[in-house]
Amino acid sequence: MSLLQIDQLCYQPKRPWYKLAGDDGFQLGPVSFSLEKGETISIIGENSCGKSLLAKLIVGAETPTAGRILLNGQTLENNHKTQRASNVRMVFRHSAHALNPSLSIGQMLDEPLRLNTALSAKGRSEKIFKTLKLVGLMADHFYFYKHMLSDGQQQRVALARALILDPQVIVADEPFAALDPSVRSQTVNLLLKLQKELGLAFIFISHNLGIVRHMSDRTIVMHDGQIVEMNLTQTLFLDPQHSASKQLIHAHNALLSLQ
Ligand SMILES: Nc1ncnc2c1ncn2[C@@H]1O[C@H](COP(=O)(O)OP(=O)(O)OP(=O)(O)O)[C@@H](O)[C@H]1O
Repeated sequence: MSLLQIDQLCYQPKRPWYKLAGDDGFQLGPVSFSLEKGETISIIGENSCGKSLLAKLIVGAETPTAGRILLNGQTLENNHKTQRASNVRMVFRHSAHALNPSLSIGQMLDEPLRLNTALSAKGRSEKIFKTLKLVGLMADHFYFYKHMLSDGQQQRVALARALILDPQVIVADEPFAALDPSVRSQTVNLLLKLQKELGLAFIFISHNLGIVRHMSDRTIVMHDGQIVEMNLTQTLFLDPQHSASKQLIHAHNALLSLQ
């Protein structure tokens, strides 16, 4: 049984009143794939092909019009927010920017624990200190505020927020886009280390095909709301089949040859 199974997932945005009849606009799906424990799947594709929308459907931030998502064989219902919030967590493109500047890091990490667990105040503090250590921060950072941290440390806090409920799946939408190259490679290595230690599975969305190739076991190519190719990452990069995959990978190779 797969850890996560995406089964015929579809999303059709509601048509605004001013759109003409017959103009169906963007539609996502049907999309199906499965993710195994400890696996990393990357999703690549041109702008506006539906990658972020698919991520939002998987974490429950949007409701699909059809299809289902199963975690360990159990359907994730949209009305069971707690179950999904704990097991499938998201790191956004600008997660670090979204950290609340008026809360200390400890208060920020306490929030998901208060909302989703029955832990006592002492139990929550212990969990926060453990998670800070896990992402390479110090116990003292509990008392820090966002403005006292570097970009890389802020990204670690965003990661700690995603990890604090012991999820099985992390969905990361361009988590490195806002980071400079040295912080980016530190964060990539941290994610790989955490995956090994915790057996986490990742769904990773990125335009950075170098990182995709480095991090992922399998890669999905999306085009116009559909999955057009899915393969082992190394196979896909060596021998892309669909025209959309060829375009992305040839552009990546051309960029590499210039460096
Ligand atoms: N919540 C939503 N409701 C309706 N339509 C949406 C929603 N989110 C995204 N869309 C539409 O879905 C399409 C795909 O957008 P999405 O953000 O998923 O693309 P993307 O592949 O992540 O692009 P990029 O790489 O540029 O971030 C766009 O036409 C967008 O307007």
